[in-house]
Amino acid sequence: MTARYRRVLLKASGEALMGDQHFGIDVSVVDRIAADIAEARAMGVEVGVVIGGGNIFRGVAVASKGGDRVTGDHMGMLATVINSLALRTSLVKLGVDAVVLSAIAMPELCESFSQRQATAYMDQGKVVIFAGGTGNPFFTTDSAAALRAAEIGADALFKGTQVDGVYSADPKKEPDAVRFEHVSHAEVIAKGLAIMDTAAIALARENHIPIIVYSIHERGGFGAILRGGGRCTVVAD
Ligand SMILES: Nc1ncnc2c1ncn2[C@@H]1O[C@H](COP(=O)(O)OP(=O)(O)OP(=O)(O)O)[C@@H](O)[C@H]1O
Ligand SMILES: O=c1ccn([C@@H]2O[C@H](COP(=O)(O)O)[C@@H](O)[C@H]2O)c(=O)[nH]1
Repeated sequence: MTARYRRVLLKASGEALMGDQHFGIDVSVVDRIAADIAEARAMGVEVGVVIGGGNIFRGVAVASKGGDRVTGDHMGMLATVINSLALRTSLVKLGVDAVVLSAIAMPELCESFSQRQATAYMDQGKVVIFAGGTGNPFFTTDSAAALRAAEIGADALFKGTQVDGVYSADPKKEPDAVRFEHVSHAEVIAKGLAIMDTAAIALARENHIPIIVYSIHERGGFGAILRGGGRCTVVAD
């Protein structure tokens, strides 16, 4: 079956990697996300991945306790490298060719990011995992995902998160919030729908990249959407 998209960027929730724990990585969750990516590869879809770091560290947590924000953000970016290495391990276990490219040079652990190398690897069918966020403090992995999606010429940015779409308000706080099937980038920004940070939405909008928000907890959810079904919200103008 032909997939709806040829090349996609998946932003996978860092927090989701905790599973039922309060911190860190549940390998069974990483294995399941890897299986979903393997399914997409089997369909012929080229996949780039950005993983968050919220299961380990966020810079804002340091700043809220009076600590140094920039150092906190450096720690958060390192957390995304840890998660990226875990995902690569799970993909390789499944026989999927995968490589980690980091925005922060750490040659003993993985290759450094360059747009040219990333697109070359994707053309070869490798899953490219973009670690280290944008490499800059005061950003998030959502912004990194929108940036990498633009750089690799992705047809869509998938946000695999804790909820199954964009709602009229945070569904974890407002049980009566209504889910959208479709909403424009402009509406998400104008209504302050906090599914992603504004910088990420704006970057995707400028580059005409649709954002597909779905639950990363739904086994096979990624593949179902790629086949044209599934449960999600499409953010597109
Ligand atoms: N209007 C909204 N519609 C849907 N979710 C919303 C909305 N407003 C806030 N949220 C919340 O945003 C969360 C997603 O935020 P966030 O990107 O920080 O988490 P994540 O995907 O787990 O990423 P990470 O852990 O990698 O930072 C959802 O779990 C949801 O509770
Ligand atoms: O470009 C970036 C990306 C991330 N950070 C820091 O990492 C953590 C974890 O990322 P999440 O998107 O929150 O999962 C983030 O809170 C920042 O502290 C960054 O500085 N720059």
